[in-house]
Amino acid sequence: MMLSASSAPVTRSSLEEMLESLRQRDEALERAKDLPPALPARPTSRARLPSARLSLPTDFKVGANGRLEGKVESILESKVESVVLGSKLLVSVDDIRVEEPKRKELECRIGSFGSRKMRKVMDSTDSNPYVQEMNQQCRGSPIGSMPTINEVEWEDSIGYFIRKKLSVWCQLSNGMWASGKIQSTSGDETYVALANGNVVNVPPGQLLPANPEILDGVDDLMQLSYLNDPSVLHNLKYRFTEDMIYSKAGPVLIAVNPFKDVPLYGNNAMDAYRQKDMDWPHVYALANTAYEQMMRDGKNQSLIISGESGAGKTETAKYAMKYLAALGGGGGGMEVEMLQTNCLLEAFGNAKTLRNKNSSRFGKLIEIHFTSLGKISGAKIQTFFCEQSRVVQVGDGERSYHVFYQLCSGAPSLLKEKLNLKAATEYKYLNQSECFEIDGVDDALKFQKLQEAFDLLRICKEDQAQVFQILAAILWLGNIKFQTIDNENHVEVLADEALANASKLMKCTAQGLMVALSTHKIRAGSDNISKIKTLQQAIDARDALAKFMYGNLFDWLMEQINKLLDGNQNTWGSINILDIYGFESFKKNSFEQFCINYANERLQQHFNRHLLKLEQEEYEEDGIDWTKVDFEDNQECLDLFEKKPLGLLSLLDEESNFPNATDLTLVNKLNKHLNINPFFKGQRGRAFGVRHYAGEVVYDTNGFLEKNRDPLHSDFIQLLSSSNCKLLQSFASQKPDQTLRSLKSSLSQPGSFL
Ligand SMILES: Nc1ncnc2c1ncn2[C@@H]1O[C@H](COP(=O)(O)OP(=O)(O)OP(=O)(O)O)[C@@H](O)[C@H]1O
Repeated sequence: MMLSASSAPVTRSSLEEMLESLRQRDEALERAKDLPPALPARPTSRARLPSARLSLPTDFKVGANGRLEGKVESILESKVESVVLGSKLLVSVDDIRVEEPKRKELECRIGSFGSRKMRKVMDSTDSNPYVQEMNQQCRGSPIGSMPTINEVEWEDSIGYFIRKKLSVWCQLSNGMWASGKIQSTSGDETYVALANGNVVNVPPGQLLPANPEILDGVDDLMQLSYLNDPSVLHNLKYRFTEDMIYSKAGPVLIAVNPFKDVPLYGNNAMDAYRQKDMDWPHVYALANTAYEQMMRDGKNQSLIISGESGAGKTETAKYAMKYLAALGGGGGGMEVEMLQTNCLLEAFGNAKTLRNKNSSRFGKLIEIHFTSLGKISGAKIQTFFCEQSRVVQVGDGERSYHVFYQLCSGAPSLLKEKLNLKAATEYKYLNQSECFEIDGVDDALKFQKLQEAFDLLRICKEDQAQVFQILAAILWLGNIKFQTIDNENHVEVLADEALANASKLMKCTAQGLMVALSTHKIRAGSDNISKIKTLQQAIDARDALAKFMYGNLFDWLMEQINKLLDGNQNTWGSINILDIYGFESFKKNSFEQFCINYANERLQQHFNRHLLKLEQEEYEEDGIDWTKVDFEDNQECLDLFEKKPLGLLSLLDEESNFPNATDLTLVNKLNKHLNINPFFKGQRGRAFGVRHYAGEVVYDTNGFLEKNRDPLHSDFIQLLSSSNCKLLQSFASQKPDQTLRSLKSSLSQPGSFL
């Protein structure tokens, strides 16, 4: 968080630079063609044939029952970068087992059919290499006689499906999709026989073509003839039930979170992908392609991982890192240190939320550097705003950052004594949610691992001691109480154990801390006048100090890690992995969601423009005929955020500069200037809505101005400067740049992102 209302100088990250170069490329293309990019239809040439199927890993067999909620995550890999999108999927898992005949059947099915487009340009099976090859592949297949391409009639319109009584998807009154067969029609009525035997009357507008069964389980969604929502979800579910959690959608990799161990990882699988014995969709395959392209073309690569909270982004990023560490290992042991950073990052940056017991509360970009021989020469980790509000406020059923609980339960008695440490239940910042433990997680053991990681990352004992002191100081700060001294709610600090311990651990005087917490100085002409705070002001100030200390501690740790991983300057190329928070929409959405969703809106635009253009280029290169389909551009929504002077960000900044402005005056201003914008939706009270690409989100402006200004009074800066703790002193002398505000300003700088 920033210290003052003025903009911090924003250093351009490599992510920004990378995305800017993409943007420039996109713009150049746009200028040249001035045409909207088109979604390609299914390919018509052999050039797009799926590669030959290879066998599954020998250890591939799983069995499970039950019903669970899975998450879908997708990764786009391209020459220069990759994108991941996410969505949620309800899947029910019945019998999951991959048997030999089934496997063969799947192998034959994959790639066996092209598209309706294909049918239009092909008259004879004999002259079609695609079909010839598939027929050859499927000869002797256990599924028996598969229809050939000219036995299957393809047609776009649902009318045709109704006439021919084909299989369809129908949307039921509860919104769910069910598959069935057209049974009969009468006037506008269409009767569909569902798989469960029921017959339902569905209006034609709620029917969509279903793919032939033969396409069930294709590993690339682009091989489906009909790419509608239920068909895509059905295919993902079909694969998921076989424990094939990865699928492709052209150059995008989709991962469905299995929420259990699946035998898809480990050294055998790594070797198989490395030696090209396997080409089933997998994050290893994606990482392998990135590595090979970097080595072959000398171009830096990026994997952009995205998905909603709990989708499996961080796990996916870790698998990609592990694979790359295995490929580029042996260059001096840097890969071991790189992997160890995860332990530290998770302790300080992850927390239990209602959706994920190990949720990353920050975004990160990991750059892995390689020598010209393909060995890892170093790495760099950039983090994007750590959710500091969690340090002082935790929702029901959630926890603060793991490290606090690890320290409280795992610190050896000598350290506990030194820090006057009590159990987690004794600290207000931790006990407000009454959630202290996570099933299956041993915090004390994690503390030992944390200490080992500190040692391995060569953070000296003296620095480690300061880190633990600051953590304990934050906990004690939260226990500081105030008592009112007049009927205007003015306060003084209660001189109790909490004040004594906090000041001792912060290495400043108790008196100094008391004064900084209960008073603030105002400039009146050339004089400074000291004013006593009200209860709310004092609580806000105490919490701001705790957040500031934690935010700076997190940034300092990143600095130490980066110093260590810097390695030598012998970097030839790099692979970047972006693990960024996904689109968020809760019951109550605040400034944090506003920034996160804005970042995702930006990523979505990049995805739309870059991916579709890239595919189009590839089709052009292959000489493939395709049908142009307009895609939904989210530029207008981005304009709502970015337009100057009347966009959401400009108006927010303008209002933040008025000392008497309130969240209500902010929302009035937004309503006044943006009400006619179709992407803005005025709401009652202090809320406003935005029509994002992923849906409408209503934001509560409560706290918007305060968070956007993010002030830390000069009294605290003085207090920290006077501290005998070197780390705290250093925090006072620098402004953090990993803040919401810096994220916001870096995204909104012209050309700085995408
Ligand atoms: N490939 C996988 N295999 C097995 N379990 C997985 C896999 N991916 C994710 N999970 C499970 O799902 C949980 C959540 O995954 P993860 O923390 O990666 O989600 P995320 O998308 O990064 O969430 P957040 O945005 O909240 O940080 C993991 O703790 C793990 O239990």
